[in-house]
Amino acid sequence: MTKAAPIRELVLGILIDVAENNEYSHQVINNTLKKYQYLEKQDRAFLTRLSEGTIERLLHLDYVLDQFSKVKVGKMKPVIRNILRMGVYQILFMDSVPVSAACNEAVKLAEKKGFYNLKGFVNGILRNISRNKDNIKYPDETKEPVKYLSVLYSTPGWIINNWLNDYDYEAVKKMLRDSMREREVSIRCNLTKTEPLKLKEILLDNGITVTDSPYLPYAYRISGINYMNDIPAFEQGFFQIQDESSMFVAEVAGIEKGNTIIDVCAAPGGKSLHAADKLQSTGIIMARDLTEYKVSLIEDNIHRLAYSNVKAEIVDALAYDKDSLEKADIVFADLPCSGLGVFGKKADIKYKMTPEKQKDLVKLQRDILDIVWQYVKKGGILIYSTCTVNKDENINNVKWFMDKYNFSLESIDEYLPESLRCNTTKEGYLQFLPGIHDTDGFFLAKLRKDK
Ligand SMILES: C[S@@+](CC[C@H](N)C(=O)[O-])C[C@H]1O[C@@H](n2cnc3c(N)ncnc32)[C@H](O)[C@@H]1O
Repeated sequence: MTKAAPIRELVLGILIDVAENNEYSHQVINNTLKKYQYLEKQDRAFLTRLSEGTIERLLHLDYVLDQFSKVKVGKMKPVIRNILRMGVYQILFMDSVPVSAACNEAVKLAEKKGFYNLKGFVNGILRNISRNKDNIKYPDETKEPVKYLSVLYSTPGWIINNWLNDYDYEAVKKMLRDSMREREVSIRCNLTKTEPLKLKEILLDNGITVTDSPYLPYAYRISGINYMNDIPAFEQGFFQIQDESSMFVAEVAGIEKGNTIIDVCAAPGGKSLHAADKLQSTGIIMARDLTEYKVSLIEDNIHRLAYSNVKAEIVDALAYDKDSLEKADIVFADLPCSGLGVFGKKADIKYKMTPEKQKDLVKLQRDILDIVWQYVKKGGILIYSTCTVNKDENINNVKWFMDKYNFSLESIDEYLPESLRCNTTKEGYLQFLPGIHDTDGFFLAKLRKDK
């Protein structure tokens, strides 16, 4: 298979699954790459870049298309709409693709999909956009700041308004800009199996680009990867993919050898497995999640990383488990959330979330907290965390919790590098903001149960 039409046809399939059928982009892209494992490295890279980029810029692309097409994007046939979206993406954002290739391949694809009569329409719009790409009219930042940010950073206006309630305009702009940058993959060295410098050497020998984490001595950022499972060090369990912000959950918990830890929402296991590493084969971690599938993800990781002290189990965090009453030195409550701190990595999250769903999540988070605080021993620790940035799911939930139960925030400064310490860390919580911190958006709070 060559880079020309067939790869774009695969991308079209991905776009239809994600933009029209509401499937998750990372799953659809991974499944496609798995199915077509024989594709050349550069074809895989092209497929990934074109699909991820088109999804990431969807609102921007639709805004441009609406300016140049009499038929609005919402009224187009799904196949045509998505052929045009990926065509405009190549014209505006992929310098390596000649305009003629972007247009010709789009026309061929429309024909192949049975839209012979729309070849002229597709060709006309794409050629017109390519001729006028320096004259596209964007919203005026001073007069319509939310619309401007929404189009430029392809993010629904309600999310921007929501963030503007919590943060100032420049911070919001930085967060949005950061969501668009190309990202390395953060990894955590499995200290039970190897040492950070050895891991770095192995990865470099494999032709992978490795940089040190600015925050943690056992974390690296890697890039230049084709397919994670092809990396021997990954298969051998020498590292786990995990953002550094999320590594700070196990870091600030103050884990001591022999501890009992209950992770009430654990899949695929990031924080539980990190805690297992810190326990150095002692203690026990009960890594729980809701379904068999989710628990199988934790089990796969336990197996690959070879930790002996993690037990994966199906337990609904909303159902009180009497056997867990005051059993845990530490409870991790890394709860389901809107995920708006990580849409730089999973772009479709921003289109799938709604204000109503977000409100429901705040309720779910409180309902889970209402149950799981009981598992913490007197004097023990509860770490509350989410991968989002809005205050309702984060500090406002912590305040609600402390009003209701006898827990107090406790300083996390001793566990943090100087660059992360601030007023709130002294109090006991930290909001990582993308573009301001060099991480995903993530929130964590350390709460101690009164004796
Ligand atoms: C933010 S993710 C957890 C990520 C995980 N802690 C990690 O570090 O890899 C939230 C998890 O909560 C799980 N979940 C949602 N509702 C739940 C419930 N009622 N009981 C247990 N787990 C639940 C989801 O399946 C999802 O895996």
